[in-house]
Amino acid sequence: MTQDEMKKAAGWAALEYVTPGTLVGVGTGSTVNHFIDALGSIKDQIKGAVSSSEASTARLQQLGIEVFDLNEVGELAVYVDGADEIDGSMAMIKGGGAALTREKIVAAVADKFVCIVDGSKTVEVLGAFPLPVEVIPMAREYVARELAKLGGRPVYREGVVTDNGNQILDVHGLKITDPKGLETRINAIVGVVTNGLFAERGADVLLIGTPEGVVRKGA
Ligand SMILES: O=C(CO)[C@H](O)[C@H](O)COP(=O)(O)O
Repeated sequence: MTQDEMKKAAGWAALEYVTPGTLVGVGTGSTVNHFIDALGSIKDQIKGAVSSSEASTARLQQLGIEVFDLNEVGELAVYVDGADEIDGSMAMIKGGGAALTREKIVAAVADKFVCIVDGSKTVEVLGAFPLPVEVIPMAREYVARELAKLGGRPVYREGVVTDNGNQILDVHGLKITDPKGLETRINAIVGVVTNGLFAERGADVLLIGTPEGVVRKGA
């Protein structure tokens, strides 16, 4: 079974968490693209979606799913998104696709976060995947120096501009023993918009695509 087939299995399994007649929060990435395709198969049964990126919005709209502005809707029952890493406490590193800020916003509004991954994304300790940090462009080098003081090695993701017009630093080599503490600490650096640690608001449900089928954790 290929990695993409495992992503597809997890993406389609997430349909189970979609309640007919509701709005669905939709993340970003190659795993979520499978979920969007699955949503397309039941598009007449849902009200629409709230999207976390221009890329997901375009894919949703291509399939005829209406995309709503988050400011025009109330709470969302469910948010479905992938992750770059997820640990046993359901804390994640996200932002490999540079959509971390909007992802964190839509996730914050949702009652339930359903994380969909292939088996390569589950880890004991977060941090082998470089931690993405979205920064205001004029603050990039200042933020990089502050991140280095925390023990990381920030690398500017050249050529990438986020949907919010900002830049990304990928922080290598961090020892993430306290995900919630580090999430708060990095967010306190002036010029940081968001960092890719989703620990304060982790996942509620984890669907892992494996060669043996989809493994579920949480409820
Ligand atoms: O956080 C993300 C985008 O900002 C993605 O969820 C994460 O990068 C996983 O992507 P993929 O499903 O393509 O492996």
